[in-house]
Amino acid sequence: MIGPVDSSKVPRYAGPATFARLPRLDQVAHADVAVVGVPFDTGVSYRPGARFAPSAVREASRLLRPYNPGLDVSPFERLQVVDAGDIAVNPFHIGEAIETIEGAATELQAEGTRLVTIGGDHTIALPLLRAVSRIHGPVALLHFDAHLDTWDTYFGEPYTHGTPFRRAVEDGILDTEAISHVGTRGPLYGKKDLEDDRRLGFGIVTSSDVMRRGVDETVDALRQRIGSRPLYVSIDIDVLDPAHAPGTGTPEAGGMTSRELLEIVRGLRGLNLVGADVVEVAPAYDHADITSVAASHLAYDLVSLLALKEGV
Ligand SMILES: N=C(N)NCCCC(=O)O
Ligand SMILES: [Zn+2]
Ligand SMILES: [Zn+2]
Repeated sequence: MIGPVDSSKVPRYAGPATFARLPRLDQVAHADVAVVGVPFDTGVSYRPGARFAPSAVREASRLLRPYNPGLDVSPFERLQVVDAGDIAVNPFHIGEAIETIEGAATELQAEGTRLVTIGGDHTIALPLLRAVSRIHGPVALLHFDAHLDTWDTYFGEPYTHGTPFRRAVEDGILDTEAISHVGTRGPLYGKKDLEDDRRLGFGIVTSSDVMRRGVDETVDALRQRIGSRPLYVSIDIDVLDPAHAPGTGTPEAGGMTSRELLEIVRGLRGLNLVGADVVEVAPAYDHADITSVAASHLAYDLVSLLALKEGV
């Protein structure tokens, strides 16, 4: 097992920034988990900039340490975790980008490697779900987001960051018995947005629900719905309050704290996690790396969940 560069020997601000200072994919014979970047933001409806997230999150991840007390695991000792670099996607053609992402994610997973993807805007969740469902069939989905992302089209376009989960339901790649949004809030276009969303099969735990019920009750309800199904977790960083994630493209007031979100994610231990993404970090609007740090910790906890599930 090749672990991260030892920060007691090489200062953590020195050398290239792979995720958590892990080896690159080409430096190992087999990877159990790969962190991969998708620098793509052509699908956004408001502020652009998520194309710069993979490198910003990697920089912020230099401070991660090898033992995760929140989950009592040293993920890089249990599994071979690597940085698979970025998927090079066409910024001028959303349709082609979606095909490239699905193809690259399928190839990366061919030998059983699990992916934790750093976006990119939320458009990329669709091809990632397509790739993961080729292996596992329809998957349960936990979607952390201020937004529903089940709208139909923007300016007549079906593939945007506001529409991936409607497309995914239409594709039949989600197990609609177990798909939930967590953390939604903010103004909608109309009440019909919620009716359409319900018809697609989604359950909703709003940001206010999380505040009223607390982390433990929230986690219990989510776990019950998911059971032993293969689970994909998609985290739009704007699920956090703008105070905790200012660096994002479509911020909404009234979100969760990073502490609450990290605790909910840790509450997923033992579930059958098969893949995950952290999307919508837009570093140009960030301050003091608040958002990139939160994203790097979330990715670290997602890798840790995979290590708990699959480690030796
Ligand atoms: N997926 C994110 N972050 N945002 C979707 C917002 C779509 C809209 O502008 O209505
Ligand atoms: Zn969002
Ligand atoms: Zn989103």
